[in-house]
Amino acid sequence: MAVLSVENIRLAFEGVVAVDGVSFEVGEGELFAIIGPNGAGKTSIFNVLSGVYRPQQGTVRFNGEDLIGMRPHRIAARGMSRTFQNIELFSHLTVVDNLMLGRHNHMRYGALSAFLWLGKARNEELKNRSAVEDVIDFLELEQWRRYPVGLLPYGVQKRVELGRALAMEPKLLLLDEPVAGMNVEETEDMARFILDVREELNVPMIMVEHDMGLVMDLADRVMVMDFGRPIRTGTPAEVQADPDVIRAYLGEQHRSVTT
Ligand SMILES: Nc1ncnc2c1ncn2[C@@H]1O[C@H](COP(=O)(O)OP(=O)(O)OP(=O)(O)O)[C@@H](O)[C@H]1O
Repeated sequence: MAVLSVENIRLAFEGVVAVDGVSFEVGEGELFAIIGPNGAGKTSIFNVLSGVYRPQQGTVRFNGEDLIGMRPHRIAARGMSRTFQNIELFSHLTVVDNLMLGRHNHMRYGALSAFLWLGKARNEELKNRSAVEDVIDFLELEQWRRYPVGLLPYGVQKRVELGRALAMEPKLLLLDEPVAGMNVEETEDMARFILDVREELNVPMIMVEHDMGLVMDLADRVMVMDFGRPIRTGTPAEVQADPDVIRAYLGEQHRSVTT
């Protein structure tokens, strides 16, 4: 069974059609990429999946459950985690504290409970700390753990954001432009961590990304969007060879490179 199944989504904002006729599935352990020129509707799809926008039409099923109309925090609690195009971390908090915040879905006991049921709350705290330590090891963040995130190099901040999403123990990860603004070395590091997430944690991912090299290297399948509509879904080799894709997207990129 598909982890995520999206059927015929349509989302419009007062006359502007952001997404139309979008259908796709993401399978166990799959890395599915969504590409397309600026304004093609990629972020809007993420906003539909995570419950920020409610589409006028279509269905989204996540592990068999219908998500349309569900609030974002409930969708997150079901295991859909997300990283953002612009880093959304608490810049004055340390790496460890930002990752602990990623555990909030797994926290059942608040301050009062901690006072009344010290044992249970303490066990839970230890479990959360240990999950955060696993993420720190996995993403090689040890040397940065005590620094406020705002002081860290940009590439490390993006890695911490991935870490926060992983701390939630996701069943599906949405990566919104994970290497945007990164230099070559930072991009290579991030690519390696994304592959590790797939291979070692087996977490399925949907990645929106403009870096074509990264998409074609990493993705199992790619959906190409243009003006809110999917024009081709297939393996990287299939979409790269598709004349409509070359015209609509790669042609567009070529123009922007040459102008
Ligand atoms: N909240 C909104 N209100 C009105 N129009 C919106 C809103 N969000 C998105 N749109 C419009 O929907 C279309 C798709 O936008 P979206 O941000 O999803 O594209 P994108 O492919 O993610 O672009 P980019 O690559 O630049 O991030 C655009 O025309 C955009 O202006």
